[in-house]
Amino acid sequence: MSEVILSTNGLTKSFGAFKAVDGVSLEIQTGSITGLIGPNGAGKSTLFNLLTGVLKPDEGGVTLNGQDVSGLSSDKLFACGLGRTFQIPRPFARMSVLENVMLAPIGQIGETVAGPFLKRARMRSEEMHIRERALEVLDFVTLAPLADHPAGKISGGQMKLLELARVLMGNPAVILLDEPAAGVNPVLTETLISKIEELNRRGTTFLIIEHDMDFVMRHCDPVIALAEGKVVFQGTSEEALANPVLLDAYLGATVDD
Ligand SMILES: Nc1ncnc2c1ncn2[C@@H]1O[C@H](COP(=O)(O)OP(=O)(O)OP(=O)(O)O)[C@@H](O)[C@H]1O
Repeated sequence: MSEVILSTNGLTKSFGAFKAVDGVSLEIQTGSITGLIGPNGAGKSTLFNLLTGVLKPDEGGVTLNGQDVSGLSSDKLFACGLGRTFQIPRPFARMSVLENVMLAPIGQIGETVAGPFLKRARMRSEEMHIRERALEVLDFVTLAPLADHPAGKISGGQMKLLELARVLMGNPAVILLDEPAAGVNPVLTETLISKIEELNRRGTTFLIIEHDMDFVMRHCDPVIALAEGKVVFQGTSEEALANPVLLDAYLGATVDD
């Protein structure tokens, strides 16, 4: 029987009088690649922001691995095993690709270390460890040859791979990807997909916002659809394609029989 790794309960967020996310209760199964679809403005990014602590819900909560994580900051959630990428990657443009990966917030030297000498020695060894790990993840996402390039000079697709590398520094159990295929050339999209599938085979759970239905149909199961802040569909990708409620949500009243 499958287990739930991430769930929400009546999650609600308004901007002024407008409910962007409206009573969303959903369950993400451990080991799944779940697709989150819905028309523009449906509330997908807002839901991601609620799941990752960027926004605080007006109502409802989030559970990760059976623990109530409602209201935790993004950094704390990252430490609890929840990583996310953004629709528009925003690396530190003048820093190298490697430095950007090394900056992922994976824990600092605590204040518990006694004395400046010990502290310096420990910081040096920690930096070496972080560097080694960063080179490892860059190798995994195929960006090792660009390690010393300024991050602002790489392509949009390479930036998405860089974001994945940053997320992987935290060894997350769940990764939320916001439109991984948008603006990415087909070759890099295939690279990204193969990395997602390899991580998934090793046990990582994915929740993916994607407008590219071909991507969703081929790689996501199950599929959850939002419209006007509410969950309007949950099921397999085949069921999604055949679902009239979903067609209606996307195309409004203009669908002809
Ligand atoms: N900070 C904000 N202040 C006011 N309104 C917001 C804010 N963030 C989002 N919204 C509104 O909430 C609604 C949902 O936006 P959201 O970005 O979550 O949708 P989405 O499904 O991710 O859309 P898209 O597919 O276009 O990215 C939109 O109408 C948007 O204008």
